[in-house]
Amino acid sequence: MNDVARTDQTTQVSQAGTGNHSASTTLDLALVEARGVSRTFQVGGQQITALHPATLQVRPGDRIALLGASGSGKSTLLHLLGGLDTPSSGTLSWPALGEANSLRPGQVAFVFQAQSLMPPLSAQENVALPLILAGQDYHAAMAEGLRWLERLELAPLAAQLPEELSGGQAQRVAVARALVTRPRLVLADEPTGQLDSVTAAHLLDVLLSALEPGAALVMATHDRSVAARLDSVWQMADGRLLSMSTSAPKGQSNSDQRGTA
Ligand SMILES: Nc1ncnc2c1ncn2[C@@H]1O[C@H](COP(=O)(O)OP(=O)(O)OP(=O)(O)O)[C@@H](O)[C@H]1O
Repeated sequence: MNDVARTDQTTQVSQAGTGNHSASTTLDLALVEARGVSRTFQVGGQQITALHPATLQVRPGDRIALLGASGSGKSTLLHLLGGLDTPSSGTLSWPALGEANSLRPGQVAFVFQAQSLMPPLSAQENVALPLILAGQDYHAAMAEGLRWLERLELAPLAAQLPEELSGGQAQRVAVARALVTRPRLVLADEPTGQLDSVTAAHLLDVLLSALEPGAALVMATHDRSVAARLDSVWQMADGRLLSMSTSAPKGQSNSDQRGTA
């Protein structure tokens, strides 16, 4: 793992990307770029720094694990990268996707830790929902929802309500719902956090195999064995992005450590 030089309060991490993309194509534009981005919260007159200034890029094809203990700032960073929150300082941009306020619905998707499905809706309706909200015809959206459930080996559960699913099944439905719009940036916040190790490994298999090759995944986890399944590991502690390691995409033999301040 490369240590990344730090200047004052600023942690800089440059991610060169691990996907197969040519520097001369628009595919090479970063999906999200953070420059000196920080986040502080005021709690009862006290200022909490959830994220110290960080500089980074996420590129098409990246498979990045944000690895850190509880409270290290992983969720804060994911929310910023997805445009769910605004930084206290620094700038965020989405060069390949458009500006924050015009991100096309469906280009950025989240998978949360647990219990994120809509309770009154069936598994199929939950998966179809992002398409329906984006204005797609109901029947076409439901058909696409069923295709994703089939792809994730969940078709027999299409009519089940979330409360009738196991934790692992519910998380696979959440993955299908995140991927149904074919997002280019998938942000997953401890998606395996409440699953046993076998179910967690299966969920990760499903997520990695269902991602479009050019899509990027940034996944928060406190579990080193989960992080090791991804191509890059960015280590976080106490609100700081400390270091990164990048290897060749899994399944390839070349190893390439990248990291510059
Ligand atoms: N909305 C908020 N208001 C106040 N403090 C917050 C808020 N969100 C996060 N924090 C604080 O910022 C720090 C980082 O929190 P964050 O949730 O990003 O960590 P995390 O690594 O994702 O932790 P976990 O794995 O437990 O979810 C923590 O000290 C947390 O209490």
